Amino acid sequence: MFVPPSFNAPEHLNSTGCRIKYSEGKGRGVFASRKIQRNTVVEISPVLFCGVEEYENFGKSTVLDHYTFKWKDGRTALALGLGSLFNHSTSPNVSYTLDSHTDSIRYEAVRDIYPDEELCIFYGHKLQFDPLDVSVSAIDPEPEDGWGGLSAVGNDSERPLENADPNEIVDELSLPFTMLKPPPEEEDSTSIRTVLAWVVDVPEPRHITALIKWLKTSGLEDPNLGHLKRIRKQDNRTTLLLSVDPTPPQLPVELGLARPSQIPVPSSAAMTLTSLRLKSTFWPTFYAPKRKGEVEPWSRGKVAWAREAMQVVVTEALKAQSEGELPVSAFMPVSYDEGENEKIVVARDTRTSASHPLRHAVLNLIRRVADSNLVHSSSSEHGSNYLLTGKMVFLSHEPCIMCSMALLHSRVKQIFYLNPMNKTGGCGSVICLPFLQGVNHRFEIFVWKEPVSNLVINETLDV
Ligand SMILES: C[S@@+](CC[C@H](N)C(=O)[O-])C[C@H]1O[C@@H](n2cnc3c(N)ncnc32)[C@H](O)[C@@H]1O
Repeated sequence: MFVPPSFNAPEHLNSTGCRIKYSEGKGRGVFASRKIQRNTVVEISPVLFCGVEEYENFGKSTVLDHYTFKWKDGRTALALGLGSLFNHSTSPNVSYTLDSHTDSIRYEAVRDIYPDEELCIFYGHKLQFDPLDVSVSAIDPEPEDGWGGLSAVGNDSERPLENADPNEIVDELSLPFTMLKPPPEEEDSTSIRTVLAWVVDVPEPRHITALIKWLKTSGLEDPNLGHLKRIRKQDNRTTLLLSVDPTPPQLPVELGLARPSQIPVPSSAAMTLTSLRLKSTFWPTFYAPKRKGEVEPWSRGKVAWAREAMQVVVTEALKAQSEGELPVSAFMPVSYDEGENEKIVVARDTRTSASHPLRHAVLNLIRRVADSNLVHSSSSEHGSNYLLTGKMVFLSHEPCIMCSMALLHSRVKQIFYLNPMNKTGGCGSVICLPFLQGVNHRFEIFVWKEPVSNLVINETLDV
């Protein structure tokens, strides 16, 4: 991008503390003119739309392609105001949400931002330019108190080669983490793990379709029930699986159905034929003969993404420590496949500054997700605003038993942690909460094994 040497950005009339300035090597950028508190909406940019065909024919090959956002319906959107000037960072301090109700993009600080700091968003993993990024040490001189010395996650020699294919699958042994193996599959009726689910008898077959449609919009759809068939036909009775919520679902009254009842259903798919037979005596269950504990294939690109995520964790922990907190942090990145309107959320342990013993990083992270969902959506109507369903969370330390339980409640998909907590950890060290019998959700646990300096804290502390 060409930037004249005497580049002077105009002052901008933004009341939330943003101004335009030249950002070395990146062109113009958005900078904080004063301290901006986390969760501040720093900008709302109205957008101009371009239709799919129109953009393909006239927009794509122009400079516009460096500025536009893909809208949910496939159109291309150009953000007005400051929206087109946020530069990219892999550890962004601003997240954005596409708002179809107002045809605008809302930008929000994900952490406190300090005067003169650049405000950056995350563009995604497929960039059209060579990104410059602010390195950890450029923002945070490492504290010289004996434990630090960390400047980057990972061993350079193990990083993907410049021109290596990002889709190439990485051998399991070369991954920067190892997966904790869950206990062996249940093979007798006493060891089947179950959860209580709400079900209802549906005598009229035509009501099934209506109910399934209703379930989709009711907020009760739960991806954690994906291992169970929706309908059970037994002795001329058709029964529909509804939810595992603690409260009974309120069914559409016009269908005149009986009240839902609660029964135990298997908490996971069957991995052997014996297990399938046993589990299906509770409720029809899918057969998924994947070996338990098998790591799904990881591409080079995704491994690089995970390393970046761990880098954010380390950055935040270092920063927390330099500001008098414990060096403990949690990070929920945008997933590698970049779903729509995904949020980036980062949190640290604040029990020192808040003088509150429960302000652990994981709890702060979940609370932050919930607060943000409360503001931006109606999902809270069903009490689901705290959910991290399908998400991956990166942590500086193994979570304590309380935080492991919170993660379990949140329905997180996978966690990655750097430092095991041998005396207090709830995800493998003292106990492994998601592997316990009777819990209503399981998540996968990965322990980071690549050499990274320890973020040392008292090992008897819960984190
Ligand atoms: C949406 S524009 C951002 C505003 C832009 N800097 C300007 O002056 O108009 C995106 C372009 O900014 C530049 N850019 C954004 N983030 C960057 C980064 N981290 N490193 C280098 N260039 C960056 C790239 O040229 C990119 O195509």
